[in-house]
Amino acid sequence: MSELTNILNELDSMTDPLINNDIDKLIDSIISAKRIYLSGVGRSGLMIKAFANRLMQLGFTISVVGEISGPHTHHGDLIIFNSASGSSSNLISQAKIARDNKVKVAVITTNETSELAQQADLIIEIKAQSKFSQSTSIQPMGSLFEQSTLLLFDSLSLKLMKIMGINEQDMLKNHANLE
Ligand SMILES: O=C([C@H](O)CO)[C@H](O)[C@H](O)COP(=O)(O)O
Repeated sequence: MSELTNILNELDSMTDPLINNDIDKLIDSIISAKRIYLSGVGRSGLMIKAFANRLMQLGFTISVVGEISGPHTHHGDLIIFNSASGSSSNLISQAKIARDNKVKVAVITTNETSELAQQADLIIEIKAQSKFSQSTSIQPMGSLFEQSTLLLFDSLSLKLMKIMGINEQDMLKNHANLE
């Protein structure tokens, strides 16, 4: 079998993260948030940036943490972290600051007991390895987590489209025209 087939088989055998009690809470939190902050570093950060793009096209007010245009957080905001290990130090600091400012904290991670997860109001667990945990995947480090979270974000986007009655044409109107 090819490497791609092996990866697709590995993804196929993943536990569906949408079958998780906190998914409905995450969707409600997204819909009711005044502003949604998205945060992650490295490849995990790239995946959550892809979600930021879709949330913007769905009409939400979003900020990617670290971008120069990012404003101060407020009560009523939501921050979503994407971190396989839950131990990236910048993210832990951001989560503590967010909590102090009464921002709701959502964490997507493989490690529900990590320091980052301990700051969370809601946790979405992805049953995969991080770069620091024992290797259980055919792929290196956090690849399986990163792929799974991109699929999770696209699934959430589909769910939000249905719930909010938004179609692809509506989203296309919000698509960047200065690319
Ligand atoms: O870039 C990464 C690495 O190549 C793992 O596959 C990670 O996404 C980055 O190091 C962030 O780590 P986590 O916060 O544990 O996701």
